[in-house]
Amino acid sequence: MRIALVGYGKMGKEIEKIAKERGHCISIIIDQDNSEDMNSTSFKQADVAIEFTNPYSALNNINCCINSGVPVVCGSTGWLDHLPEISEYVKAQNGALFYASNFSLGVNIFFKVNQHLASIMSKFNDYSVEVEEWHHNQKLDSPSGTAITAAEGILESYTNKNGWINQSVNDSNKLGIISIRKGEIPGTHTVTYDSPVDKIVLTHEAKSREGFALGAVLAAEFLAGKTGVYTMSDLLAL
Ligand SMILES: NC(=O)C1=CN([C@@H]2O[C@H](COP(=O)(O)OP(=O)(O)OC[C@H]3O[C@@H](n4cnc5c(N)ncnc54)[C@H](OP(=O)(O)O)[C@@H]3O)[C@@H](O)[C@H]2O)C=CC1
Ligand SMILES: O=C(O)C1=N[C@H](C(=O)O)C[C@H](O)C1
Repeated sequence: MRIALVGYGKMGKEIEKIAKERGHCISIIIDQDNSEDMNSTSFKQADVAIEFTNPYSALNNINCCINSGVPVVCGSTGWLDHLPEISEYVKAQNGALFYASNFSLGVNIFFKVNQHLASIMSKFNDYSVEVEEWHHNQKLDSPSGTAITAAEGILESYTNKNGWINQSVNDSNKLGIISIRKGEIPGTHTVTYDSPVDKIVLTHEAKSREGFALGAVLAAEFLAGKTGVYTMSDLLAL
């Protein structure tokens, strides 16, 4: 497949490595300083684009891909409030979008276990629940997209809570998410249920960015040639 990389930072470089190992060709690289090349013939000839930039550029980049007729896998976080409107646009244009707050297989297993655990724990009032995420200190958005997805999975069962808040809270009608930025941490997410007598902890710890990058390339292989809007539940039979 001819893959266009949009964003050539930490993730773009890791994706390039995995895509080449899987026999794909990186036909064009778009970074901050050549974003006008998304109108070029070379970009339009790509089978799929993989977009990992930042919360502020992602939406415009998805639009450019759709307008150029290129299916797009988007891993950027911090823009998902706009998913309903962009999904409508993608469908109206007969385009293709694959998005996920986290592309790693392990995190998507963690999401499933998290939902199931929350459905049990919500019946026991002695336990408080909190989400915590740890990332490298260059990360622009807080809380992480993964922590928001995990929180949404918990809130499905905690009907007495009416949303999440990005701070630690006690006995609140909000679910607290704590964000810690430190060093080079690739991404660690923890859900803790705490009672006066014990604690139950569910953690996913990424050891590198390899799992995210492999998932993004698998999503690109899945998306090429399709139209519509997809996410990890369409790719993984969990
Ligand atoms: N869904 C998932 O599984 C994962 C998602 N992410 C998310 O992916 C995003 C990128 O992460 P990461 O690679 O670590 O970030 P980096 O900051 O390392 O890389 C982002 C790259 O995008 C470039 N860029 C900025 N604006 C544009 C633009 N308009 N067009 C094209 N390129 C642009 C930046 O250039 P410059 O440096 O010049 O600004 C930089 O090279 C983040 O939102 C992060 O949260 C990260 C890991 C996994
Ligand atoms: O910015 C990162 O690095 C990561 N971002 C994603 C998120 O916001 O959840 C996924 C992963 O945790 C790494």
